[in-house]
Amino acid sequence: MDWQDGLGLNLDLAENCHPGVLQTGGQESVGMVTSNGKSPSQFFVHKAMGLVSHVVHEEHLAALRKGNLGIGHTRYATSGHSDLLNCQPFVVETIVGCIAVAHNGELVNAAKLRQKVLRHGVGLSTSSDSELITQLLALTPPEEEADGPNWVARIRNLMVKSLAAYSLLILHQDTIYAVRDPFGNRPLCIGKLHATASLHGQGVVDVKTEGWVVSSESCSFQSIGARFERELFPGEIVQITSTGYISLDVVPRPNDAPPAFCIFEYVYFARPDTIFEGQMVYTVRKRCGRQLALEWPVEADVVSTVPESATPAALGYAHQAGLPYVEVLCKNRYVGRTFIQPDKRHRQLSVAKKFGVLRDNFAGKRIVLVDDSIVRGTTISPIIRLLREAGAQEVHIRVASPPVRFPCYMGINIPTREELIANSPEFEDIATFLGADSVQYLSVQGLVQAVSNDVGCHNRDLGKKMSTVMNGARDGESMCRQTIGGSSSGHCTACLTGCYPLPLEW
Ligand SMILES: O=P(O)(O)OC[C@H]1O[C@H](OP(=O)(O)OP(=O)(O)O)[C@H](O)[C@@H]1O
Ligand SMILES: NC(=O)CC[C@H](N)C(=O)O
Ligand code: SF4
Ligand SMILES: [Mg+2]
Repeated sequence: MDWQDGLGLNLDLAENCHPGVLQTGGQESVGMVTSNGKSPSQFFVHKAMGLVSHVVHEEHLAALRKGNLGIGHTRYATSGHSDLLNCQPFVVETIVGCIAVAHNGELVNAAKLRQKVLRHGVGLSTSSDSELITQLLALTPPEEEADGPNWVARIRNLMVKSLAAYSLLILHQDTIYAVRDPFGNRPLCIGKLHATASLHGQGVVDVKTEGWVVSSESCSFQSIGARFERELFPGEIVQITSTGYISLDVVPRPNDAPPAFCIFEYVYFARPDTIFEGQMVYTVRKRCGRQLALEWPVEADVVSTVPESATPAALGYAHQAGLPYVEVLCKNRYVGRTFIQPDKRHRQLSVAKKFGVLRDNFAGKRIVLVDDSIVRGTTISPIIRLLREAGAQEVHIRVASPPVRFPCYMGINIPTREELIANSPEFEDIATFLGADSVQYLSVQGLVQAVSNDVGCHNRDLGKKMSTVMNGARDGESMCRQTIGGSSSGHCTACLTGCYPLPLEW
């Protein structure tokens, strides 16, 4: 076993217990559970509030190392308070032994399901939808025989009761199940952990360091000596043991509905070096910036970014517009992401601490300032003030995604319409309200086009892979159409358009 201390993780697991490197998706709490793989298995658990590097220490890792497989989670609260009680993974004892569950996403029918579960006499101790998932997995399905758990039936039972939104890891004894919801709303991918010698091409291959990892984002693999294998298909259930992984089933969507991968993962959430649908997030963001420049050109001297996640879009804008790209803001690297902070006060404080100005780069100049999104307006408004006070001649805001007008119920914390600046009366004249010379947004069509550019080829490859994975048991081509959609419209754009991929039951 070889832990890498102080690294973040989000739905990361490894047969050899390497935590991953993702802290971009959740900053509030950390949890890790490992198992010694025996029957009945012993679980080792560490949970704490805060960043991985602050709350996971050598003594915790030493205890977790007693297990040889494990799952982990960094939380961004979408359902239930940001406190230790709701921290994941959830661990419960069931008729088939202990299980641990890590969940990324939010159940669209959580309130109704909660009532159903309570009516069955199952007690819930938290307000988290992830606990609800754990309890549903603990229920014995009718198909199950006395001689052992039927995990496909258990997981299918959950998937039929709730179609979105979740990527899950379930730990039971010596096995981990990875599950992606039928709409593929949240991401999940598999990587292979290579022996150190095979990675660097020298020395003796130590097979003990080999294994399998699963993560929300492929970018975490490289840092732990793993290589990207593939994404899970929407609706897929994968079983991982020390000998490898197999695809157990793919649960279809009702009524031939298209998949609905969150388009906001491309816009803001994911790390730029992650691969989704066969394309690097960085490249997609750059394409969004180019498209933005085509849609909204402006007379200016320099183009710049609101660091961090807008930088590829700003570069794309600058290339397309033929303008120099310069840095105008200096980001304090010790302040984390603002948008995913749990409340308004935390968000405002982080923006105040986060940015300084590089006035020599822009004093007396007309700036095009690109941000990837404006949601509540917490970030952009003080920045415009800073730039003006430091001598910018003009500040033109260009946003590499459309206005966010509708709440998200699938895992991103955009809870009320009132909070969204695009719904405020001031939006009519947003430039004056923010103190900018102009503010323009990328169109929905422009964003979908930029995101879908390379997805067609990827889907054709996926069709072939799918045939192989399903062992020819079903026709790969038609399964592919059902699972990933025949067209490029496989993305959720609900927070931008109000068209939700499935009915909301609240
Ligand atoms: O309009 P708002 O409600 O402020 O939300 C939008 C801003 O929040 C995000 O940045 P964040 O600081 O979270 O992360 P980043 O450093 O990765 O850009 C996003 O990139 C925008 O800058
Ligand atoms: N993405 C997440 O980490 C959130 C999962 C779950 N809905 C929660 O609030 O805990
Ligand atoms: S509503 Fe927006 S943030 Fe939520 S899943 Fe859909 S695209 Fe993503
Ligand atoms: Mg930002």
